[in-house]
Order: sequence, then structure tokens, then C-alpha cells
Amino acid sequence: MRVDVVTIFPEYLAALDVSLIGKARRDGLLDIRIHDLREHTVDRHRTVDDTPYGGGAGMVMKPEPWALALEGIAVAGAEAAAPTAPQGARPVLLVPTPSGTLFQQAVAQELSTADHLVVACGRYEGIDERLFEWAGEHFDVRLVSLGDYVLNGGEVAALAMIEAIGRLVPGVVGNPESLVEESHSDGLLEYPVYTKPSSWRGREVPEVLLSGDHGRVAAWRHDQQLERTRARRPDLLPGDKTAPPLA
Ligand SMILES: NCc1ccc(-c2ccccc2)nc1
Repeated sequence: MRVDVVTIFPEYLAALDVSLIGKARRDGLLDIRIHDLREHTVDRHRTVDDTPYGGGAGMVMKPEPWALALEGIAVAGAEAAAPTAPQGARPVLLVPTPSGTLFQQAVAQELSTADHLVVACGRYEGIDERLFEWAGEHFDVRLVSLGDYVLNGGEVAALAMIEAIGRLVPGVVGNPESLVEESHSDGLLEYPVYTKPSSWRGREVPEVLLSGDHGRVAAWRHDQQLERTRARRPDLLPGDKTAPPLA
């Protein structure tokens, strides 16, 4: 998967050089490129923002630098893909924003199959809306939120989304088994985990986990998932949310 990230703070994305995603880049599984939006400004002050029409506090990001940056990426992506992929789907333009649809595991799963992901990290009060209208002609535009809170820009959310998506690309996680029993992969929160020592500061590992009875362990773990989901995220449970409490 090719991932291009556009930002005025390229250094913010240095975390993508580390750990699992960093290894996937070095292994060639993820082709991640970071672009400085200011490289696509056309004035000597390298202006990326201006005051909002209609007044109000803060500044708005100008559309032209974004269009120039995204055009260059779309062309480069198409050229890089041309020899192998037929005229494939349009690149996905992923825009972290508090006004987006909720980014969830199902969205990460869907986007992990994209050939080309372009992530636009806004700052200030956001990007001129006309940029997204223009981008719709060239990209599959996805405005997505991580949750109902506001950051100072899209970079932190971009890191989270790229990790959530990138780790699902085949080969990135060594043992695909570990992707199966994760929170949200089966619609429930994950069960509690334990490791050595079996007795720690007077606290014991649940006996069932030491029993060697794989059937009992699986049943106990599923019960724990249900109990945790009911207690912490009843909204994830299918059907009647007012299910009676556990007996
Ligand atoms: N829901 C997480 C999230 C994502 C993006 C932003 C953001 C803030 C300012 C400018 C551009 C994006 N804030 C929160």
C-alpha cells in the first residue's frame, strides 16, 4: 500500500519510522511518504492560511496549496501504479476532522485494501471546503473523526488511523492470528490477559487459565468479553441494549 501524508509539520509523522509500521516501510509492505504542504505554496511567504470569510476567530487553510500538493501526489501515484495495476480505483483521500464520520475498525478494515491512501492533515480551523469539492473529482474523499474531541490538527489522528489501517495490511503483523482476537475484531471488547508469574504481589492468575483445558479457557474468555462489553460498551452489543444484568 502506498500512503502519502500532507502536513505543515512533517516531523510530527516521524513516529511512522518506528516499530511495526517502520519495519513494514523498510520491508516494502508500506510505501509511506510525508509531504510538507509549504513546498506547494506559490508566494515567497509560503502562505498556507488566511482569515475566514464571514468572520470568526482563527484562520482557514487556503485551497490552492492543497490542490497543488494533491495533484502532484495523484499523478505520481498513477504513474507508479500504471505498469501493474489496471486503471484501478481512485486513491482514497482520508481527512481527519472533528466533523467527520466515526472512524471504526470496520473502516480501518475497508481502507486496508486500498492501493493508495492520501492523508490530509489540516490545522487551524480547517481547510477551505472547496478543496474537498474539488478533490471529489479525483479521489474517494473520506472525512473521518476519531471521536468527539478537538485536537490542534489532524497529525495525531492521522498517526492513529495509519497505524490502525497499516497493521491490517497482509504481512505487516507477523502472526495474523493476533489480529483475530482483538477488541472490536469480533464486535466485542477483548478478554483480560495474564502472564508469568502466576502469583504476583498476592494476586493469582484465574485458575481456568492454568487448567490446560482449552475448551474451558475459550468459554471463560468469551464470557469475559461479554461481561466487559456489557459493563464498558453496552452500545456495542447487538439487539436489546437493556439486556438484564448478568445473573
Ligand atoms: N476526532 C479527532 C480529531 C481529528 C482532527 C482534528 C483537527 C483539529 C484541527 C484542525 C484539523 C483537524 N481534531 C480532532
